[in-house]
Amino acid sequence: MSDIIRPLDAAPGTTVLETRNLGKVYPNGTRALSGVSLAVRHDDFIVIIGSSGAGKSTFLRCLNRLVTPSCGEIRLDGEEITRATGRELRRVRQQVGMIFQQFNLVRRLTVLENVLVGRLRFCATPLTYTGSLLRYFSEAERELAFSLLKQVGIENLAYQRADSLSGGQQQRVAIARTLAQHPALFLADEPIASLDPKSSEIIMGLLRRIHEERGIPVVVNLHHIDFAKRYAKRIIGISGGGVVFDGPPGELTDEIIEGIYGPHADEPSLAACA
Ligand SMILES: Nc1ncnc2c1ncn2[C@@H]1O[C@H](COP(=O)(O)OP(=O)(O)OP(=O)(O)O)[C@@H](O)[C@H]1O
Repeated sequence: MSDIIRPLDAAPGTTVLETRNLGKVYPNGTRALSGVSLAVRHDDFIVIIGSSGAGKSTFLRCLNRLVTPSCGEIRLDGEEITRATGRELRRVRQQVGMIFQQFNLVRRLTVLENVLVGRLRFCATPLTYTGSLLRYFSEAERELAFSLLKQVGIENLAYQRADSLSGGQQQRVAIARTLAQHPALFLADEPIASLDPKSSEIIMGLLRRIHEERGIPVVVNLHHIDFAKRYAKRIIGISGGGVVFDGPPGELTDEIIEGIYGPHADEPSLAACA
């Protein structure tokens, strides 16, 4: 493991992030979340399951404030971040890293430059030059980016353009970029939804390894129950914008799964935040 990135000092059971009565009503009146109270602990590897429209993405996006909740509270390391703005919001986004189904890389940049994008928050020089990004970073930072690429197994692709890579390779770049920002919490929104089975195993294995080796708590949204059962330490079932299951994979019975994915379970309501 790199000397530059160290796991947090927190004890395993410590709460990293907590939501209290979290609710989200979108401007069109769709209530996507209601009354979600959860604690993410330092030793958590959580997989959130639920059918389409259940509120999984909205919940994850509230945690790093890509979505602003309509009501309730979010605390990161004990500090309220529910309505953080400006510098405080940038700090939240640095501490709560996230990868997405569509990878969100800068397509025309190289793999190495994409990883260094994760370091931009730490870069003292304002970006004014449109040439190679490499010149903005110290030797130590470039070495860090290389070591992260090595850890995700694609250091040989460092100088290729991001858009020349397969989906699975692009997701590995996204993971390395997120690690470069030193997150205290790692979120993944449907990270394997666009990938073939083999790449999906690689990505889920990597996330689990990052959790084990770096001590970073991970929260993943997934549609695949089999992956959830195999990789999660804790599964959260969301239905209709609320938590309907929270427990270890061994407690996720067929009956509970049916309740989470039931025929009418996820119909969103049009209502005010209550
Ligand atoms: N920007 C938005 N504006 C209005 N409604 C939205 C918006 N984003 C999501 N919704 C609605 O909020 C509800 C929850 O959506 P969300 O994307 O959080 O669910 P999900 O469980 O992640 O679904 P999926 O697995 O399909 O991504 C859905 O009814 C969705 O249509």
